[in-house]
Amino acid sequence: MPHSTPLITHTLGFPRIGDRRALKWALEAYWRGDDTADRLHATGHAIRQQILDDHVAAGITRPPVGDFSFYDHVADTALLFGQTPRRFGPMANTLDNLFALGRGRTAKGRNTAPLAMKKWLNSNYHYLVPELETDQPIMLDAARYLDLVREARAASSKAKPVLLGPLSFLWFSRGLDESARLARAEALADAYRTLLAKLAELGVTWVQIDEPILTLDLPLAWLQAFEPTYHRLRVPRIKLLLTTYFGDLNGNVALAAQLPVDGLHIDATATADLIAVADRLPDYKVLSVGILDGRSIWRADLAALLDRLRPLHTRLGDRLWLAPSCSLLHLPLDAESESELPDFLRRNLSFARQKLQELRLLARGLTEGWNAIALELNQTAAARATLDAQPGRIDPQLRAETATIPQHSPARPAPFSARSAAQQARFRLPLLPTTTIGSFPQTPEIRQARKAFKNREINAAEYEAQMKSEIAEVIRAQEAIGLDVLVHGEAERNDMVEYFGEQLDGFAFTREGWVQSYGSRCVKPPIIWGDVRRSRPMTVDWARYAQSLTDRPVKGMLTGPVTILFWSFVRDDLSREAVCNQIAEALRGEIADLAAAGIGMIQVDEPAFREGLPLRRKDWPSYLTWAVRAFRHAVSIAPSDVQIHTHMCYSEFNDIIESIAALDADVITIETTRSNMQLLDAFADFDYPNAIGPGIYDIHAPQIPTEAEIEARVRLALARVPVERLWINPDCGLKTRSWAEVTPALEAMVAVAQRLRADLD
Ligand SMILES: Nc1nc2c(c(=O)[nH]1)N[C@@H](CNc1ccc(C(=O)N[C@@H](CCC(=O)N[C@@H](CCC(=O)N[C@@H](CCC(=O)O)C(=O)O)C(=O)O)C(=O)O)cc1)CN2
Ligand code: MET
Ligand SMILES: [Zn+2]
Repeated sequence: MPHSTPLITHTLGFPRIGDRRALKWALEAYWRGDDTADRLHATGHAIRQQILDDHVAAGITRPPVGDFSFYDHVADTALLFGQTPRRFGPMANTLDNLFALGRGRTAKGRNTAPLAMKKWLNSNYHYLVPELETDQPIMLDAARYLDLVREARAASSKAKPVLLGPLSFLWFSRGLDESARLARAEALADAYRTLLAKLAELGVTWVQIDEPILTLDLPLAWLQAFEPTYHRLRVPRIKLLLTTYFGDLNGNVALAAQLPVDGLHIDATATADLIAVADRLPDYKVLSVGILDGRSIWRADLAALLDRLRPLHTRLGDRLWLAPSCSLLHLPLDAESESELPDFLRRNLSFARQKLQELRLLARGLTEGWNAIALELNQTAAARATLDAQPGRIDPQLRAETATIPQHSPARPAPFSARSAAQQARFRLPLLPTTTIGSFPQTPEIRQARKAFKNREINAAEYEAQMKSEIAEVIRAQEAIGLDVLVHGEAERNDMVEYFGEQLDGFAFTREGWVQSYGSRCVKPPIIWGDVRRSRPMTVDWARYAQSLTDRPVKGMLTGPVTILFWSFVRDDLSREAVCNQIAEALRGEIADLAAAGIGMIQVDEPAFREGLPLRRKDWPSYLTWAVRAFRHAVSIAPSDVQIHTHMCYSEFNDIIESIAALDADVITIETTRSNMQLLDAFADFDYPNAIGPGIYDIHAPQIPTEAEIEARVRLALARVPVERLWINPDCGLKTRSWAEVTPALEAMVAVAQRLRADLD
């Protein structure tokens, strides 16, 4: 018999950029000085109020509070506990200091290096990496956090504070080595306890504490730290819900189940046997089951999920809570905004707001029985059937063509040494060739033109003419700066992934499907719903045009198969490997066309290669095998005298250097500045065989690098890479910068290269 008490539903976190990216516009206006702090606060308040309203309207029991941030919640946590590096000066927990950490200013407004950005586990969200220092007292500075909690609970007394857990915070920090970070757990836990006591004073009962590291392969010492750390967090009247996500607990189930907390949240999308977890859980604890995939844009198969939940509900009764698997931060806000999408797609989408509805339906289905939600179950099934029947969903010919990819080991026509000789004969590059990563500033004029084109205020010919004049300007500027290998600047691209999606069959685009990437920056991942096919060349005309303007080589610029895959929302009825192979096949055709058009250098960007790496080591070999194969499938069509470049950023290479080498790109450019070139050690220690362009200045900060800084970094690189295989370039593309920053920075870079070249001759 169905139980009659309503089940508790909640979310771990919610998108915070607001409808139509309200937060982005407010932040950027504030940073420019066009708006006051009061206006920014008003925008933040309105967004948070809307989040609460959405939860309440959907009947979600416990909305989250404290997951909101004006920039990044990890940096907020660092400020909350006074864990900021000394170079910023003494930093109270204020909004301006949060921005200072992200944007590289001291508390007094001088320039300094910002905190590094890193991918949050295997997502495309970048957090600011806290930097810990020795002898740094932990100082709780909780006013800003408590204000949020007060505000939320005034509107909804069930609002549940969210905190990043102390051990995950320490794990994701840097500055101190692993054991020194762990040594801080005790003191940090004491500060958390003080904070929890303050929450208790506000009448809070349940607090969500995120420890996603429990889904990783953790060193034993860290696992052993959980029990004592969580003992220190016990506070009268406060109940802790410990959350884990982005994977299953695996060997850590027993540990997590026995911790001195009051509830455990698990990622049901990654956990095969939910009952086994329930079996381990003491009787007094709540099990929050992350049943909806918090990173999927697809409507769930509610009937199947109910089947999974029913035995758990029988076992646990109202100790069962329902939630999405993870914070909904990684999803766009509202599928209802997408009125321009075809019906067969729109009806199958579930963004953050729709997830709330689905959650509520599941809770009702469990407590009131199948019939109570029969209508919605039938609608879901019918919508899915329409999608599955859609022409383009399955292209039998393409399936046949790509089916054999896994059986091949594609390789370039000759080994690196022979290719390198053929390429040097063709291009005659100097020592330490200089280049950039692809994009030049996406100026307001470029974006306005694209907007006008999309809104049909200008026609295709006008748009194309304007983009061509941008390209001509970028070529001229690079020649004036004296770069050796040029790029066309990517003016015509809204985004390096969305742009390719727009050219390929099987993709669809949202109008407002924005997801926060870092700070005020957002991405709009395209949707892969059908088989991916290239029906016409995508970049050849632009590349040919750019090359026609100069005698220096201009790199053709493509986004690689792995990155297009991971930065899109992918269909859920086909393996990622199979989708990746389809994209690789499309890119292979494009590379053949570019080579035939006389483009001598082609860069295939794979910044998401590392991000795609599974969280658990046991899953690495399979991923690396198909990811490397897909890249090689795409590029192996290039003749020996076509130089293949690739580019990666936000990546640690130590663990995967063999696979990076297996990509066999002629040149790889990587982001290295924020690690002070330490990322290069992986390449040096491995004797990486091909050419490398370590980034010698950080493009994410507005500061212009000096020649001395650049030279120091090049010298660090020269100590690690043989000079004949070393390139000189920035860390990443320049699209977020202004020309006033880019020109002097590149001039300094070229000056250093020329001086060192003269020294070496
Ligand atoms: N998909 C993806 N993931 C990635 C990266 C990436 O480049 N792409 N890079 C790393 C993260 N870095 C990033 C760097 C920059 C931006 C970025 O600049 N995003 C832009 C949006 C880019 C875009 O899609 N632009 C469109 C739409 C621009 C727009 O907002 N138009 C306005 C009008 C123009 C304006 O006023 O700016 C409007 O529609 O109202 C275009 O150029 O056409 C932003 O947040 O502002 C995002 C991520 C890792 N992950
Ligand atoms: C996030 S990697 C960016 C690579 C791209 N070619 C650019 O320069 O913008
Ligand atoms: Zn990059």
